[in-house]
Amino acid sequence: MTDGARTVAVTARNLTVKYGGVVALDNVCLDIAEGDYLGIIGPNGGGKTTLLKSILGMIRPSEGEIRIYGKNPSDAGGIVGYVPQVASMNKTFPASVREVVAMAKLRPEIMFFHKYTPVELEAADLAMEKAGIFDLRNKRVSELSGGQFQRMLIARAISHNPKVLLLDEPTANVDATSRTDIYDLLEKLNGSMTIVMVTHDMLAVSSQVRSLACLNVRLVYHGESEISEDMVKELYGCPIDLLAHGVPHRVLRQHKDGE
Ligand SMILES: Nc1ncnc2c1ncn2[C@@H]1O[C@H](COP(=O)(O)OP(=O)(O)OP(=O)(O)O)[C@@H](O)[C@H]1O
Repeated sequence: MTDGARTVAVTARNLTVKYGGVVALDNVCLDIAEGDYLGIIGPNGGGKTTLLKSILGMIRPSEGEIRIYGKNPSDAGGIVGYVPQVASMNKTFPASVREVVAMAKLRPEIMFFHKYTPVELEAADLAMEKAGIFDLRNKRVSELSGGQFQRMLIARAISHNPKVLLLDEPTANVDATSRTDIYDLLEKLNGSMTIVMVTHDMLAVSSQVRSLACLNVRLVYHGESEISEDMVKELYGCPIDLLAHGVPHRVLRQHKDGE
């Protein structure tokens, strides 16, 4: 899909998602350009994970639609890679790093009995090399640090060479060094794939992403990653939660003398 001169990787049109009586997303319209590195911020419960799951086709919209390169999410499986929130993962999973990365495309019911083909193992090895964890391939998952675990999840998500990589809080609960490693890795990956990252890490917003979306059930802002003070006023509905924690000041441009 193209929009003028640029190719659009993901489109959300009038996307509304409800869980029973809870409206998680309300009439969201969003175009994510190919090659973008989009940060999604917003208060807890603002619908960030729901948007990722909608792009993945894990959740069906109540109204509106999502398109990935013009396709329905259900037909775009190979195009999208997903790094879920670590909180939703079982870290005591009885497998090696290599097996977890290789099992990316297997159905859950066969993964324990599957004999990996050389092609599958080669793809896993390549993904682990890209993610900088090849040396860890024979370790048990339970032995990994928080940062290593995240890079394993990224390796798993990129093992089929997706065009779009979705990440849900990839630096939650990792130390500062691992966070830097993960951002370096994502910057490299952005050379060949569109990245969409949900984050509460405002440092990432100011230094890593190319553009920013602010979600508080509605899409309150989508544009440059540097938010001006005027925008903050306009964004009141979203950053009010962040403002309460004093965070958006870090996304604001530094004041020059006399300003
Ligand atoms: N499976 C579900 N069933 C019912 N309600 C849900 C479900 N998943 C999410 N919700 C509700 O939908 C809303 C949006 O949740 P979502 O997880 O998308 O927000 P979020 O912005 O990712 O939040 P956080 O920053 O806390 O991870 C919340 O009110 C949440 O309680």
